[in-house]
Amino acid sequence: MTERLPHERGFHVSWDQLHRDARALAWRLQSEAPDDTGWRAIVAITRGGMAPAMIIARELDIRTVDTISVKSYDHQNQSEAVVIKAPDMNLIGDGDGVLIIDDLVDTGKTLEIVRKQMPKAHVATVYAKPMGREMVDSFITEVSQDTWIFFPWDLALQYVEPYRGQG
Ligand SMILES: O=P(O)(O)OC[C@H]1O[C@H](OP(=O)(O)OP(=O)(O)O)[C@H](O)[C@@H]1O
Ligand code: HPA
Ligand SMILES: [Mg+2]
Repeated sequence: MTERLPHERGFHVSWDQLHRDARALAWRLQSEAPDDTGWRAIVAITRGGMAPAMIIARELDIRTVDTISVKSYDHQNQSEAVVIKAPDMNLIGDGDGVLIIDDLVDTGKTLEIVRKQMPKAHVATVYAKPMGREMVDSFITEVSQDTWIFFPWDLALQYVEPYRGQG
């Protein structure tokens, strides 16, 4: 395989891009709602799911928003996935009529755990990688498995050297 250019090693998502992609997901989810009353609640997977969940909650006028916290990565290294905080099960039940939102699915390990807790929920992510794609009911953009997605909360604007003159 030919070596990739520096800007091809990751998929860098700006706030603007994330806003547009989360809105596109909301538009899709609106047409996938179970009935005319729409989705009854959102469960955001913290922390990455909170930003898209807020945008989707706004677009679809959903006021009941809870969270589930699953930790599976230490920086870019995957470890055993564990639930640190569960949603209010009196509110969410088996997940019927509920949207579960995350920023992305990679291996699908996080969603495997989450789906077990709320088997009837509709799972949506903004981005998806091939290994985990089967775990989501709706997503917007697929990237290759070897692409690391950098989200705007992990980035900063900074100067870069022009290509000409670099090693
Ligand atoms: O499909 P998987 O291989 O399980 O990976 C996807 C999950 O990994 C990241 O979260 P992370 O656990 O790093 O926590 P964070 O959202 O707090 O950054 C990402 O936000 C997804 O939730
Ligand atoms: O590609 C990724 N980007 C950010 N967080 C992640 N967690 C799993 N995969 C990724
Ligand atoms: Mg996450």
